[in-house]
Amino acid sequence: MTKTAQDIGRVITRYGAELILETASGEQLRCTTRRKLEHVACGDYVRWQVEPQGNASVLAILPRKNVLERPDFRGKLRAVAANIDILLVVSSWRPEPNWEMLDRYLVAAHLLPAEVLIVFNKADLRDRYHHPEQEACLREYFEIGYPIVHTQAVDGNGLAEIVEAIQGKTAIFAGQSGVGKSSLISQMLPEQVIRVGAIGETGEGRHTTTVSSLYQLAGQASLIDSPGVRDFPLPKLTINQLQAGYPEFTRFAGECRFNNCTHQHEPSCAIKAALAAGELPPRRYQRYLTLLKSQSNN
Ligand SMILES: Nc1nc2c(ncn2[C@@H]2O[C@H](COP(=O)(O)OP(=O)(O)OP(=O)(O)O)[C@@H](O)[C@H]2O)c(=O)[nH]1
Ligand SMILES: [Zn+2]
Repeated sequence: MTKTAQDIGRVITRYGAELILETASGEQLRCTTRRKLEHVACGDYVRWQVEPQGNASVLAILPRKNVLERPDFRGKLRAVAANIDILLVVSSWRPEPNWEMLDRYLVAAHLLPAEVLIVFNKADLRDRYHHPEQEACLREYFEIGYPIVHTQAVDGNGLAEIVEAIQGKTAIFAGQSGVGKSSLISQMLPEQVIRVGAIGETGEGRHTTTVSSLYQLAGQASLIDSPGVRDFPLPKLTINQLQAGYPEFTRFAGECRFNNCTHQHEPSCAIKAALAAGELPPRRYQRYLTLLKSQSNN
């Protein structure tokens, strides 16, 4: 390649102003960004070139299919990853499932838009820690039609189902800290995790993911490990955006008296009627109300 030739690469990870790219030929390359590209994210496709000084630099971000964002500690939206086909929302039996957070991830997935797979990890702890209320919450997602897999990262149980679901796609693992996202990825890609760990230079242990990183699964899929979170707040959404995250409502679309019905206390609400008739999952609806209220407060 000549010094000015430009090429396309994909961002594997980012440390401040420095990026690791995967080039079109599959090599990993350390790259700098120009200041105006500060929003470049893991999963972005970029145009890059070798500068006359010999260093590689990113020139432009190619148009994105979508970008998953979340607010930082100041409330400013930050890109977690870009160009996502499927969101793997990971929960576990310990730490306890956070159903409200799972619902918020599902709303985010519908907005991206991206497919969803609900992953319940630490299946080995289910008998010890589950209780009927939690099983009922989980069953509601199944009844709505969300795909769910139960995994055990320690012995690889259930991983084949994830691999099948993500064939040919870019998948992102998201969820609470400590549910086992990195462990699942290590099981799927033992060699690569060790190699990327060596590139990290952050001095952090492998089990505290601080930046999003992309891994290739034998050329069949791309996996993104994103930092675990204590919470996943949603930005301010319109009522339509919020309700789009509740596919169980769509069968009643247009049946409420008011077409902007929030399904709270409006008269002749088809959702409330369906709930009273036992045709909708009540726990999801209660959490929908909580989310709606939190939206009006922010
Ligand atoms: N019992 C059991 N423990 C598991 C399983 N998978 C992961 N763990 C343990 O759970 C802990 C957290 O795992 P991680 O893979 O670091 O979790 P993470 O979701 O990547 O956490 P962050 O990097 O903070 O987001 C570790 O001690 C793992 O050994 C599992 O299937 N069963
Ligand atoms: Zn309604």
